[in-house]
Amino acid sequence: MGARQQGGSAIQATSTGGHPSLHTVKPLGRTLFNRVFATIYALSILALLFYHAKTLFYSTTLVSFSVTLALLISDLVLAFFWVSTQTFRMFPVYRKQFPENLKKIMERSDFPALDVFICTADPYKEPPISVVNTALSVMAYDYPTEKISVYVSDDGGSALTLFAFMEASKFATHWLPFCKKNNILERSPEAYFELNHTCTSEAVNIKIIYESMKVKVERVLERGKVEDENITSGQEREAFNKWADSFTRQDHPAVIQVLLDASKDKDIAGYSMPNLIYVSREKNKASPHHFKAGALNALLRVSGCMTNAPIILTLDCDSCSNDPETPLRAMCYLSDPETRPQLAYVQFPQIFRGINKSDIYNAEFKRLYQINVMGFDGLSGPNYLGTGCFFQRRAFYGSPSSLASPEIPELAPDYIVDKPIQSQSVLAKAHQVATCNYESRSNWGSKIGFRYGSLSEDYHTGFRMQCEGWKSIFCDPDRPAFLGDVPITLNDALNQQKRWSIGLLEVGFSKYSPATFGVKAIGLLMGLAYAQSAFWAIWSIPITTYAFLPQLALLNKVYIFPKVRYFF
Ligand SMILES: O=c1ccn([C@@H]2O[C@H](COP(=O)(O)OP(=O)(O)O[C@H]3O[C@H](CO)[C@@H](O)[C@H](O)[C@H]3O)[C@@H](O)[C@H]2O)c(=O)[nH]1
Ligand SMILES: [Mn+2]
Repeated sequence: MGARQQGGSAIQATSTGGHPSLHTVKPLGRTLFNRVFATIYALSILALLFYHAKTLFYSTTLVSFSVTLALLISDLVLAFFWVSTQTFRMFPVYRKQFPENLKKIMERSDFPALDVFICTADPYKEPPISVVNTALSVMAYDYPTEKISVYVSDDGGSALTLFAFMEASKFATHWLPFCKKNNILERSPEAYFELNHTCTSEAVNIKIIYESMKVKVERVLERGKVEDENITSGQEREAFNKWADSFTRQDHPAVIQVLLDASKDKDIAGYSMPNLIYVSREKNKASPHHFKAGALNALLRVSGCMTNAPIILTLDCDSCSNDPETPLRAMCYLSDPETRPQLAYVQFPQIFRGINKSDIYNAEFKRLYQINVMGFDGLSGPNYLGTGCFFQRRAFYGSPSSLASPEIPELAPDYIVDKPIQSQSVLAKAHQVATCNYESRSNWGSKIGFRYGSLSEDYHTGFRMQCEGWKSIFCDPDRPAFLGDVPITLNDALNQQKRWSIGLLEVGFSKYSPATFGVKAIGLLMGLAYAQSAFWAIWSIPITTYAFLPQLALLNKVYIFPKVRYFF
Protein backbone atom coordinates (compact mmCIF):
# COMPACT_ATOMS: atom_id res chain seq x y z
CA MET A 1 0.00 0.00 0.00
CA GLY A 2 1.00 3.52 -0.89
CA ALA A 3 4.00 3.92 1.39
CA ARG A 4 7.52 3.66 0.11
CA GLN A 5 9.45 0.45 0.03
CA GLN A 6 13.21 0.26 -0.12
CA GLY A 7 14.56 -1.58 -3.10
CA GLY A 8 11.67 -4.02 -3.36
CA SER A 9 10.77 -5.37 -6.73
CA ALA A 10 7.00 -5.19 -6.80
CA ILE A 11 5.10 -2.22 -8.09
CA GLN A 12 3.33 -0.64 -5.20
CA ALA A 13 0.00 0.99 -5.57
CA THR A 14 -2.53 2.64 -3.37
CA SER A 15 -6.02 1.33 -3.60
CA THR A 16 -7.68 2.77 -0.55
CA GLY A 17 -10.57 0.54 0.45
CA GLY A 18 -11.10 -0.94 -3.01
CA HIS A 19 -10.79 2.47 -4.68
CA PRO A 20 -8.65 2.88 -7.80
CA SER A 21 -4.91 3.53 -7.33
CA LEU A 22 -3.67 7.05 -6.81
CA HIS A 23 0.02 6.31 -7.27
CA THR A 24 2.59 3.59 -7.83
CA VAL A 25 6.29 3.30 -7.02
CA LYS A 26 8.80 1.08 -8.79
CA PRO A 27 12.52 0.58 -8.15
CA LEU A 28 14.67 1.58 -11.10
CA GLY A 29 16.44 -1.23 -12.93
CA ARG A 30 20.25 -1.55 -12.95
CA THR A 31 20.46 -1.30 -9.15
CA LEU A 32 22.07 -4.73 -8.81
CA PHE A 33 24.54 -4.07 -11.63
CA ASN A 34 25.41 -0.76 -9.98
CA ARG A 35 26.18 -2.42 -6.68
CA VAL A 36 28.51 -5.00 -8.25
CA PHE A 37 30.25 -2.26 -10.18
CA ALA A 38 30.49 -0.11 -7.04
CA THR A 39 32.23 -2.91 -5.13
CA ILE A 40 34.91 -3.28 -7.80
CA TYR A 41 35.32 0.46 -8.09
CA ALA A 42 35.65 0.83 -4.31
CA LEU A 43 38.53 -1.68 -4.35
CA SER A 44 40.40 0.31 -6.98
CA ILE A 45 39.93 3.53 -5.01
CA LEU A 46 41.38 1.81 -1.94
CA ALA A 47 44.33 0.59 -4.00
CA LEU A 48 44.99 4.11 -5.25
CA LEU A 49 44.85 5.61 -1.75
CA PHE A 50 47.17 2.86 -0.50
CA TYR A 51 49.63 3.70 -3.28
CA HIS A 52 49.58 7.42 -2.36
CA ALA A 53 50.07 6.62 1.33
CA LYS A 54 53.01 4.36 0.51
CA THR A 55 54.64 6.95 -1.74
CA LEU A 56 54.18 9.59 0.90
CA PHE A 57 55.82 7.42 3.52
CA TYR A 58 58.85 6.65 1.36
CA SER A 59 59.22 10.08 -0.22
CA THR A 60 62.72 11.46 0.11
CA THR A 61 62.46 15.02 -1.11
CA LEU A 62 60.19 17.86 -0.04
CA VAL A 63 58.92 18.25 -3.61
CA SER A 64 57.81 14.67 -3.99
CA PHE A 65 56.33 14.75 -0.46
CA SER A 66 54.22 17.86 -1.22
CA VAL A 67 53.16 16.57 -4.61
CA THR A 68 52.03 13.25 -3.17
CA LEU A 69 50.26 14.95 -0.29
CA ALA A 70 48.34 17.19 -2.71
CA LEU A 71 47.34 14.14 -4.75
CA LEU A 72 46.32 12.21 -1.66
CA ILE A 73 44.10 15.04 -0.39
CA SER A 74 42.54 15.51 -3.84
CA ASP A 75 41.85 11.82 -4.23
CA LEU A 76 40.37 11.64 -0.73
CA VAL A 77 37.97 14.43 -1.65
CA LEU A 78 37.07 12.67 -4.90
CA ALA A 79 36.60 9.41 -2.98
CA PHE A 80 34.22 11.19 -0.59
CA PHE A 81 32.14 12.43 -3.50
CA TRP A 82 32.15 8.99 -5.10
CA VAL A 83 31.06 7.27 -1.89
CA SER A 84 28.32 9.81 -1.20
CA THR A 85 27.09 9.49 -4.78
CA GLN A 86 26.58 5.77 -4.19
CA THR A 87 23.82 6.61 -1.71
CA PHE A 88 21.75 7.88 -4.63
CA ARG A 89 22.39 4.61 -6.49
CA MET A 90 21.18 2.36 -3.65
CA PHE A 91 17.40 2.55 -4.02
CA PRO A 92 16.41 4.91 -6.82
CA VAL A 93 12.67 4.76 -7.46
CA TYR A 94 10.29 5.89 -10.11
CA ARG A 95 6.74 7.02 -9.33
CA LYS A 96 3.53 7.45 -11.24
CA GLN A 97 0.36 9.27 -10.24
CA PHE A 98 -3.19 8.80 -11.42
CA PRO A 99 -4.85 12.18 -10.88
CA GLU A 100 -7.86 11.05 -12.94
CA ASN A 101 -8.68 8.63 -10.10
CA LEU A 102 -8.67 11.38 -7.51
CA LYS A 103 -11.87 12.79 -8.94
CA LYS A 104 -13.47 9.34 -8.54
CA ILE A 105 -12.56 9.19 -4.87
CA MET A 106 -13.04 12.78 -3.74
CA GLU A 107 -15.71 15.38 -4.31
CA ARG A 108 -14.37 18.71 -5.55
CA SER A 109 -15.68 20.24 -2.35
CA ASP A 110 -13.41 17.93 -0.32
CA PHE A 111 -10.21 19.17 -1.94
CA PRO A 112 -8.07 21.02 0.62
CA ALA A 113 -7.47 24.73 0.19
CA LEU A 114 -4.15 25.71 -1.41
CA ASP A 115 -2.01 28.77 -0.56
CA VAL A 116 0.57 29.57 -3.24
CA PHE A 117 3.64 31.63 -2.28
CA ILE A 118 5.47 33.45 -5.07
CA CYS A 119 8.67 35.32 -4.17
CA THR A 120 10.12 38.22 -6.07
CA ALA A 121 12.87 40.57 -4.97
CA ASP A 122 13.73 43.10 -7.68
CA PRO A 123 11.53 44.46 -10.50
CA TYR A 124 14.56 45.16 -12.70
CA LYS A 125 16.16 41.73 -12.39
CA GLU A 126 12.85 39.86 -12.24
CA PRO A 127 10.51 41.73 -14.61
CA PRO A 128 7.02 42.11 -13.04
CA ILE A 129 5.36 40.86 -16.24
CA SER A 130 7.10 37.50 -15.87
CA VAL A 131 6.11 37.29 -12.18
CA VAL A 132 2.57 38.05 -13.29
CA ASN A 133 2.74 35.18 -15.78
CA THR A 134 3.79 32.81 -13.00
CA ALA A 135 0.87 33.96 -10.85
CA LEU A 136 -1.68 33.70 -13.68
CA SER A 137 -0.47 30.20 -14.54
CA VAL A 138 -1.27 28.93 -11.03
CA MET A 139 -4.44 30.97 -10.58
CA ALA A 140 -5.76 29.11 -13.63
CA TYR A 141 -5.01 25.65 -12.19
CA ASP A 142 -7.56 22.87 -12.72
CA TYR A 143 -8.46 23.01 -9.06
CA PRO A 144 -11.47 24.52 -7.27
CA THR A 145 -10.71 28.18 -7.94
CA GLU A 146 -12.20 29.56 -4.74
CA LYS A 147 -9.80 27.33 -2.77
CA ILE A 148 -6.69 28.87 -4.33
CA SER A 149 -5.01 31.88 -2.70
CA VAL A 150 -1.95 33.35 -4.34
CA TYR A 151 0.35 35.41 -2.11
CA VAL A 152 3.03 37.44 -3.86
CA SER A 153 5.97 38.39 -1.66
CA ASP A 154 7.75 41.48 -2.94
CA ASP A 155 11.09 41.85 -1.19
CA GLY A 156 11.89 44.69 -3.56
CA GLY A 157 9.04 46.68 -1.96
CA SER A 158 8.22 48.09 -5.37
CA ALA A 159 5.09 50.01 -6.41
CA LEU A 160 5.88 48.82 -9.95
CA THR A 161 5.29 45.21 -8.93
CA LEU A 162 2.08 46.13 -7.13
CA PHE A 163 0.93 48.01 -10.24
CA ALA A 164 1.66 44.96 -12.41
CA PHE A 165 -0.44 42.79 -10.11
CA MET A 166 -3.33 45.26 -10.08
CA GLU A 167 -3.37 45.02 -13.86
CA ALA A 168 -3.01 41.23 -13.70
CA SER A 169 -6.02 40.93 -11.41
CA LYS A 170 -8.15 42.64 -14.09
CA PHE A 171 -6.71 40.55 -16.91
CA ALA A 172 -7.23 37.36 -14.88
CA THR A 173 -11.01 37.81 -15.06
CA HIS A 174 -10.69 37.21 -18.82
CA TRP A 175 -7.82 34.74 -18.80
CA LEU A 176 -9.14 32.19 -16.27
CA PRO A 177 -12.49 31.46 -17.98
CA PHE A 178 -10.73 31.41 -21.36
CA CYS A 179 -8.25 28.74 -20.18
CA LYS A 180 -10.92 26.57 -18.61
CA LYS A 181 -13.38 26.81 -21.48
CA ASN A 182 -10.77 25.91 -24.08
CA ASN A 183 -8.95 23.49 -21.82
CA ILE A 184 -5.55 24.88 -22.75
CA LEU A 185 -2.34 23.47 -21.34
CA GLU A 186 -0.07 26.52 -21.20
CA ARG A 187 -1.75 28.66 -18.58
CA SER A 188 0.91 31.31 -18.58
CA PRO A 189 -0.29 33.75 -21.28
CA GLU A 190 3.25 34.43 -22.51
CA ALA A 191 3.89 30.70 -23.11
CA TYR A 192 0.48 30.28 -24.72
CA PHE A 193 0.83 33.16 -27.19
CA GLU A 194 4.42 32.14 -28.00
CA LEU A 195 2.97 28.96 -29.47
CA ASN A 196 0.81 31.06 -31.79
CA HIS A 197 -2.49 29.69 -30.64
CA THR A 198 -4.41 32.64 -32.01
CA CYS A 199 -6.70 31.03 -34.53
CA THR A 200 -10.08 31.90 -32.99
CA SER A 201 -11.45 35.40 -32.60
CA GLU A 202 -11.75 34.77 -28.87
CA ALA A 203 -8.02 34.04 -28.65
CA VAL A 204 -7.22 37.12 -30.72
CA ASN A 205 -9.28 39.24 -28.33
CA ILE A 206 -7.55 37.81 -25.28
CA LYS A 207 -4.20 38.44 -26.87
CA ILE A 208 -5.11 42.08 -27.45
CA ILE A 209 -6.10 42.49 -23.78
CA TYR A 210 -2.89 40.76 -22.67
CA GLU A 211 -0.66 42.85 -24.91
CA SER A 212 -2.24 46.09 -23.72
CA MET A 213 -1.66 45.06 -20.11
CA LYS A 214 1.93 44.13 -20.89
CA VAL A 215 2.60 47.46 -22.59
CA LYS A 216 1.19 49.34 -19.58
CA VAL A 217 3.30 47.36 -17.12
CA GLU A 218 6.47 47.75 -19.17
CA ARG A 219 5.90 51.47 -19.68
CA VAL A 220 5.54 52.01 -15.94
CA LEU A 221 8.73 50.01 -15.41
CA GLU A 222 10.61 52.15 -17.96
CA ARG A 223 9.47 55.37 -16.29
CA GLY A 224 10.36 53.90 -12.90
CA LYS A 225 7.19 55.10 -11.20
CA VAL A 226 3.42 54.79 -11.21
CA GLU A 227 1.97 58.04 -12.47
CA ASP A 228 -1.47 59.51 -11.85
CA GLU A 229 -2.71 58.58 -15.31
CA ASN A 230 -2.06 54.90 -14.46
CA ILE A 231 -4.27 54.93 -11.40
CA THR A 232 -7.92 54.19 -12.07
CA SER A 233 -9.62 54.15 -8.68
CA GLY A 234 -9.55 55.67 -5.23
CA GLN A 235 -8.70 52.28 -3.77
CA GLU A 236 -5.62 52.00 -6.00
CA ARG A 237 -4.55 55.52 -5.08
CA GLU A 238 -4.83 54.69 -1.41
CA ALA A 239 -2.55 51.69 -1.93
CA PHE A 240 0.12 53.69 -3.77
CA ASN A 241 0.01 56.42 -1.12
CA LYS A 242 1.93 54.00 1.10
CA TRP A 243 5.01 54.72 -1.02
CA ALA A 244 5.80 57.94 0.83
CA ASP A 245 9.09 59.79 0.30
CA SER A 246 10.77 57.94 3.15
CA PHE A 247 9.85 54.56 1.61
CA THR A 248 12.96 52.68 0.42
CA ARG A 249 13.46 49.05 -0.39
CA GLN A 250 15.43 48.45 2.81
CA ASP A 251 13.26 50.60 5.04
CA HIS A 252 9.49 50.64 4.76
CA PRO A 253 6.32 49.55 6.58
CA ALA A 254 4.46 46.37 5.66
CA VAL A 255 2.19 46.65 2.64
CA ILE A 256 -0.59 44.07 2.30
CA GLN A 257 -3.06 44.57 -0.48
CA VAL A 258 -5.94 42.22 -1.34
CA LEU A 259 -6.24 42.44 -5.12
CA LEU A 260 -8.80 39.68 -5.64
CA ASP A 261 -11.16 38.32 -3.03
CA ALA A 262 -12.60 34.87 -3.72
CA SER A 263 -15.70 35.59 -1.71
CA LYS A 264 -16.62 38.61 -3.83
CA ASP A 265 -14.81 38.81 -7.13
CA LYS A 266 -16.12 37.02 -10.22
CA ASP A 267 -14.63 36.43 -13.65
CA ILE A 268 -16.41 37.59 -16.83
CA ALA A 269 -18.28 34.28 -16.99
CA GLY A 270 -19.60 34.78 -13.46
CA TYR A 271 -17.41 32.22 -11.69
CA SER A 272 -15.41 32.80 -8.54
CA MET A 273 -11.88 34.16 -8.73
CA PRO A 274 -9.02 32.94 -6.51
CA ASN A 275 -7.68 35.22 -3.77
CA LEU A 276 -4.72 37.31 -4.90
CA ILE A 277 -2.76 39.14 -2.22
CA TYR A 278 0.28 41.37 -2.55
CA VAL A 279 2.60 41.33 0.47
CA SER A 280 5.71 43.36 1.08
CA ARG A 281 6.88 42.69 4.63
CA GLU A 282 8.18 45.49 6.80
CA LYS A 283 11.89 46.17 6.52
CA ASN A 284 14.30 48.33 8.44
CA LYS A 285 18.06 48.42 8.55
CA ALA A 286 18.27 47.46 12.22
CA SER A 287 16.55 44.06 11.88
CA PRO A 288 17.94 41.11 9.94
CA HIS A 289 15.58 40.14 7.12
CA HIS A 290 16.97 36.65 6.43
CA PHE A 291 16.55 36.90 2.66
CA LYS A 292 14.12 34.49 1.03
CA ALA A 293 13.57 32.40 4.17
CA GLY A 294 12.47 35.56 5.98
CA ALA A 295 10.12 36.45 3.13
CA LEU A 296 8.61 32.97 3.15
CA ASN A 297 8.11 33.03 6.91
CA ALA A 298 6.32 36.36 6.63
CA LEU A 299 4.06 34.78 4.00
CA LEU A 300 3.47 31.75 6.21
CA ARG A 301 2.19 34.05 8.93
CA VAL A 302 0.23 36.45 6.75
CA SER A 303 -1.46 33.57 4.92
CA GLY A 304 -2.05 31.88 8.28
CA CYS A 305 -4.10 34.87 9.43
CA MET A 306 -5.95 35.25 6.14
CA THR A 307 -6.69 31.79 4.72
CA ASN A 308 -4.53 29.23 6.57
CA ALA A 309 -4.78 26.58 3.83
CA PRO A 310 -3.42 23.18 4.91
CA ILE A 311 -1.41 22.87 1.67
CA ILE A 312 1.23 25.38 0.55
CA LEU A 313 2.95 25.60 -2.82
CA THR A 314 6.21 27.59 -2.92
CA LEU A 315 7.34 29.10 -6.20
CA ASP A 316 10.18 31.31 -7.39
CA CYS A 317 9.00 34.22 -9.48
CA ASP A 318 10.18 32.53 -12.69
CA SER A 319 8.61 29.07 -12.08
CA CYS A 320 5.62 29.11 -14.41
CA SER A 321 3.18 26.25 -14.26
CA ASN A 322 3.34 24.15 -17.40
CA ASP A 323 0.56 21.72 -16.50
CA PRO A 324 -2.79 22.68 -14.94
CA GLU A 325 -3.13 19.19 -13.42
CA THR A 326 -0.12 19.59 -11.13
CA PRO A 327 -1.99 20.21 -7.83
CA LEU A 328 -4.04 17.08 -8.46
CA ARG A 329 -0.84 15.07 -8.86
CA ALA A 330 0.46 16.40 -5.57
CA MET A 331 -2.91 15.67 -3.99
CA CYS A 332 -2.57 11.98 -4.97
CA TYR A 333 -0.04 11.81 -2.09
CA LEU A 334 -1.22 14.61 0.15
CA SER A 335 -4.75 13.26 0.38
CA ASP A 336 -3.75 9.61 0.77
CA PRO A 337 -4.32 8.61 4.41
CA GLU A 338 -1.46 6.09 4.11
CA THR A 339 1.22 8.61 3.13
CA ARG A 340 -0.12 11.86 4.60
CA PRO A 341 0.68 11.62 8.34
CA GLN A 342 4.48 11.61 7.80
CA LEU A 343 4.60 13.54 4.55
CA ALA A 344 6.09 17.04 4.75
CA TYR A 345 6.21 17.84 1.04
CA VAL A 346 5.86 16.68 -2.54
CA GLN A 347 8.70 18.07 -4.65
CA PHE A 348 8.57 18.52 -8.45
CA PRO A 349 11.83 18.77 -10.41
CA GLN A 350 13.25 22.11 -11.50
CA ILE A 351 13.26 22.15 -15.29
CA PHE A 352 14.38 25.15 -17.29
CA ARG A 353 13.35 26.79 -20.53
CA GLY A 354 15.60 28.55 -22.95
CA ILE A 355 18.80 26.53 -22.38
CA ASN A 356 20.74 26.31 -25.62
CA LYS A 357 21.95 22.99 -26.89
CA SER A 358 25.53 23.24 -25.72
CA ASP A 359 24.51 24.53 -22.26
CA ILE A 360 28.00 25.89 -21.64
CA TYR A 361 27.42 26.80 -17.98
CA ASN A 362 25.83 23.44 -17.20
CA ALA A 363 22.70 25.36 -16.30
CA GLU A 364 20.40 22.37 -16.62
CA PHE A 365 21.63 20.87 -13.31
CA LYS A 366 20.09 17.58 -14.31
CA ARG A 367 21.97 15.59 -11.69
CA LEU A 368 21.02 17.98 -8.90
CA TYR A 369 17.39 18.54 -9.83
CA GLN A 370 16.34 15.27 -11.49
CA ILE A 371 18.72 12.32 -11.16
CA ASN A 372 20.00 12.40 -7.58
CA VAL A 373 16.53 13.28 -6.36
CA MET A 374 15.24 9.89 -7.53
CA GLY A 375 17.91 8.32 -5.33
CA PHE A 376 16.85 10.42 -2.33
CA ASP A 377 13.26 9.39 -3.06
CA GLY A 378 14.00 5.71 -2.45
CA LEU A 379 15.47 6.55 0.97
CA SER A 380 13.51 9.06 3.10
CA GLY A 381 12.57 11.35 0.26
CA PRO A 382 13.98 14.21 -1.81
CA ASN A 383 15.55 17.38 -0.51
CA TYR A 384 13.55 20.59 -0.93
CA LEU A 385 14.60 22.35 -4.13
CA GLY A 386 13.27 25.82 -3.33
CA THR A 387 10.45 25.97 -5.85
CA GLY A 388 7.72 23.69 -7.23
CA CYS A 389 7.09 22.10 -3.84
CA PHE A 390 3.74 21.35 -2.17
CA PHE A 391 4.04 21.37 1.64
CA GLN A 392 1.68 20.42 4.40
CA ARG A 393 1.45 23.55 6.54
CA ARG A 394 1.75 21.36 9.61
CA ALA A 395 5.32 20.38 8.62
CA PHE A 396 6.53 23.90 9.46
CA TYR A 397 5.46 23.47 13.07
CA GLY A 398 7.60 20.75 14.62
CA SER A 399 7.91 17.02 14.11
CA PRO A 400 5.00 14.77 12.99
CA SER A 401 4.43 13.71 16.57
CA SER A 402 4.89 16.96 18.53
CA LEU A 403 3.47 20.31 17.48
CA ALA A 404 5.66 23.37 18.03
CA SER A 405 3.04 25.94 19.00
CA PRO A 406 3.31 29.45 17.57
CA GLU A 407 2.97 32.55 19.75
CA ILE A 408 -0.60 33.40 18.72
CA PRO A 409 -3.47 30.97 18.06
CA GLU A 410 -4.15 32.47 14.61
CA LEU A 411 -0.87 30.99 13.40
CA ALA A 412 -1.53 27.41 14.47
CA PRO A 413 -1.71 25.10 11.43
CA ASP A 414 -5.21 23.93 12.35
CA TYR A 415 -6.66 27.37 13.05
CA ILE A 416 -9.88 27.99 11.14
CA VAL A 417 -10.24 31.47 9.69
CA ASP A 418 -13.87 32.41 10.11
CA LYS A 419 -13.76 36.02 8.96
CA PRO A 420 -13.54 37.47 5.43
CA ILE A 421 -9.97 38.24 4.33
CA GLN A 422 -10.74 41.95 3.99
CA SER A 423 -12.22 42.35 7.46
CA GLN A 424 -10.55 44.89 9.74
CA SER A 425 -9.42 42.37 12.33
CA VAL A 426 -7.91 39.97 9.78
CA LEU A 427 -6.02 42.75 8.00
CA ALA A 428 -4.77 44.17 11.31
CA LYS A 429 -3.40 40.76 12.36
CA ALA A 430 -1.83 40.23 8.95
CA HIS A 431 0.00 43.57 9.21
CA GLN A 432 1.10 42.77 12.75
CA VAL A 433 2.72 39.46 11.77
CA ALA A 434 4.49 41.06 8.78
CA THR A 435 6.52 43.47 10.95
CA CYS A 436 10.30 43.12 11.38
CA ASN A 437 10.35 42.66 15.11
CA TYR A 438 7.54 40.09 15.18
CA GLU A 439 10.13 37.31 15.04
CA SER A 440 12.54 38.59 17.65
CA ARG A 441 13.07 36.11 20.45
CA SER A 442 10.72 33.60 18.83
CA ASN A 443 11.12 30.14 17.35
CA TRP A 444 10.70 31.39 13.77
CA GLY A 445 13.64 30.28 11.66
CA SER A 446 14.96 27.87 14.30
CA LYS A 447 12.11 25.51 15.18
CA ILE A 448 9.20 26.92 13.19
CA GLY A 449 8.93 27.81 9.51
CA PHE A 450 11.70 28.04 6.93
CA ARG A 451 15.08 27.76 8.65
CA TYR A 452 17.57 30.63 8.94
CA GLY A 453 21.33 30.51 9.05
CA SER A 454 22.00 29.52 5.46
CA LEU A 455 21.75 31.28 2.11
CA SER A 456 20.49 27.92 0.78
CA GLU A 457 17.32 28.05 2.85
CA ASP A 458 15.69 25.37 0.70
CA TYR A 459 18.36 22.76 1.39
CA HIS A 460 18.52 23.68 5.08
CA THR A 461 14.72 23.62 5.60
CA GLY A 462 14.16 20.28 3.84
CA PHE A 463 17.08 18.71 5.69
CA ARG A 464 15.90 19.88 9.11
CA MET A 465 12.36 18.67 8.43
CA GLN A 466 13.68 15.23 7.57
CA CYS A 467 15.81 15.23 10.72
CA GLU A 468 12.57 15.84 12.64
CA GLY A 469 11.12 12.65 11.18
CA TRP A 470 9.22 13.98 8.17
CA LYS A 471 9.30 12.20 4.80
CA SER A 472 8.98 13.63 1.32
CA ILE A 473 8.14 12.45 -2.19
CA PHE A 474 9.55 13.27 -5.61
CA CYS A 475 6.95 13.68 -8.34
CA ASP A 476 8.38 13.80 -11.85
CA PRO A 477 5.61 13.57 -14.45
CA ASP A 478 6.37 13.26 -18.19
CA ARG A 479 5.10 16.74 -18.89
CA PRO A 480 7.20 19.16 -16.81
CA ALA A 481 5.03 20.64 -14.05
CA PHE A 482 6.97 23.92 -13.91
CA LEU A 483 9.41 25.66 -16.19
CA GLY A 484 11.91 28.17 -14.81
CA ASP A 485 14.76 30.43 -15.93
CA VAL A 486 18.48 29.91 -15.44
CA PRO A 487 21.36 32.35 -15.32
CA ILE A 488 22.54 32.83 -18.89
CA THR A 489 25.58 35.03 -18.33
CA LEU A 490 28.87 33.93 -16.84
CA ASN A 491 28.63 36.55 -14.11
CA ASP A 492 25.17 35.43 -12.99
CA ALA A 493 26.13 31.74 -13.17
CA LEU A 494 29.23 32.36 -11.01
CA ASN A 495 27.26 34.43 -8.52
CA GLN A 496 24.68 31.69 -8.17
CA GLN A 497 27.39 29.08 -7.58
CA LYS A 498 29.07 31.31 -5.00
CA ARG A 499 25.77 31.89 -3.16
CA TRP A 500 24.93 28.18 -3.16
CA SER A 501 28.43 27.14 -2.03
CA ILE A 502 28.39 29.59 0.88
CA GLY A 503 24.85 28.60 1.87
CA LEU A 504 25.66 24.89 1.80
CA LEU A 505 28.93 25.25 3.73
CA GLU A 506 27.04 27.26 6.34
CA VAL A 507 24.98 24.14 7.04
CA GLY A 508 27.96 21.77 6.57
CA PHE A 509 29.92 23.50 9.34
CA SER A 510 27.00 24.24 11.67
CA LYS A 511 25.90 22.17 14.64
CA TYR A 512 23.33 20.62 12.30
CA SER A 513 25.97 19.34 9.89
CA PRO A 514 24.60 16.40 7.85
CA ALA A 515 27.88 14.55 8.46
CA THR A 516 27.35 14.46 12.25
CA PHE A 517 23.87 15.56 13.36
CA GLY A 518 22.36 14.34 10.07
CA VAL A 519 23.86 10.86 10.16
CA LYS A 520 22.53 10.43 13.70
CA ALA A 521 19.06 11.76 12.91
CA ILE A 522 18.34 10.30 9.48
CA GLY A 523 20.81 7.46 9.12
CA LEU A 524 24.09 6.96 7.29
CA LEU A 525 22.76 6.91 3.73
CA MET A 526 20.57 10.03 3.99
CA GLY A 527 23.24 11.82 6.04
CA LEU A 528 25.87 11.10 3.40
CA ALA A 529 23.52 12.11 0.61
CA TYR A 530 22.92 15.49 2.28
CA ALA A 531 26.63 15.80 3.13
CA GLN A 532 27.50 15.59 -0.54
CA SER A 533 25.66 18.84 -1.22
CA ALA A 534 26.85 20.50 1.98
CA PHE A 535 30.50 20.06 1.06
CA TRP A 536 30.00 20.59 -2.66
CA ALA A 537 32.45 23.50 -2.67
CA ILE A 538 35.46 21.33 -1.80
CA TRP A 539 35.33 19.93 -5.33
CA SER A 540 37.50 22.97 -6.00
CA ILE A 541 40.45 21.24 -4.25
CA PRO A 542 40.85 18.28 -6.66
CA ILE A 543 39.86 20.37 -9.66
CA THR A 544 42.54 22.97 -8.96
CA THR A 545 45.15 20.33 -8.11
CA TYR A 546 44.57 18.28 -11.23
CA ALA A 547 44.33 21.41 -13.39
CA PHE A 548 47.84 22.58 -12.46
CA LEU A 549 49.88 19.90 -10.72
CA PRO A 550 50.49 17.42 -13.59
CA GLN A 551 51.66 20.22 -15.91
CA LEU A 552 53.92 21.76 -13.28
CA ALA A 553 55.34 18.35 -12.42
CA LEU A 554 56.00 17.57 -16.06
CA LEU A 555 57.80 20.87 -16.60
CA ASN A 556 59.94 20.23 -13.52
CA LYS A 557 60.59 16.60 -14.42
CA VAL A 558 58.86 15.25 -11.31
CA TYR A 559 57.16 11.90 -11.80
CA ILE A 560 53.73 11.85 -10.24
CA PHE A 561 52.16 8.78 -11.82
CA PRO A 562 53.50 5.27 -11.18
CA LYS A 563 55.46 3.44 -13.85
CA VAL A 564 53.30 0.55 -15.01
CA ARG A 565 56.16 -1.92 -14.34
CA TYR A 566 56.23 -1.56 -10.58
CA PHE A 567 52.74 -0.34 -9.79
CA PHE A 568 52.72 -2.29 -6.50
O1 LIG B 1 16.04 38.34 -0.30
C1 LIG B 1 15.53 37.63 -1.16
C2 LIG B 1 16.27 36.94 -2.14
C3 LIG B 1 15.61 36.16 -3.09
N1 LIG B 1 14.25 36.08 -3.08
C4 LIG B 1 13.55 35.24 -4.10
O2 LIG B 1 14.04 33.93 -4.07
C5 LIG B 1 13.92 33.32 -5.32
C6 LIG B 1 15.19 32.58 -5.70
O3 LIG B 1 16.23 33.49 -5.86
P1 LIG B 1 17.23 33.47 -7.12
O4 LIG B 1 18.07 34.67 -7.05
O5 LIG B 1 16.46 33.19 -8.36
O6 LIG B 1 18.12 32.22 -6.73
P2 LIG B 1 18.46 30.87 -7.53
O7 LIG B 1 19.87 30.53 -7.23
O8 LIG B 1 18.07 30.94 -8.95
O9 LIG B 1 17.46 29.90 -6.77
C7 LIG B 1 17.72 28.59 -6.33
O10 LIG B 1 18.43 28.58 -5.10
C8 LIG B 1 17.79 29.32 -4.05
C9 LIG B 1 18.68 29.26 -2.81
O11 LIG B 1 19.10 28.01 -2.51
C10 LIG B 1 16.40 28.75 -3.79
O12 LIG B 1 15.73 29.54 -2.87
C11 LIG B 1 15.61 28.77 -5.09
O13 LIG B 1 14.32 28.27 -4.92
C12 LIG B 1 16.36 27.97 -6.13
O14 LIG B 1 15.63 27.98 -7.34
C13 LIG B 1 13.53 34.40 -6.31
O15 LIG B 1 12.18 34.22 -6.66
C14 LIG B 1 13.76 35.68 -5.53
O16 LIG B 1 12.86 36.66 -5.90
C15 LIG B 1 13.51 36.75 -2.12
O17 LIG B 1 12.30 36.67 -2.11
N2 LIG B 1 14.17 37.50 -1.18
MN1 LIG C 1 16.29 31.60 -9.90
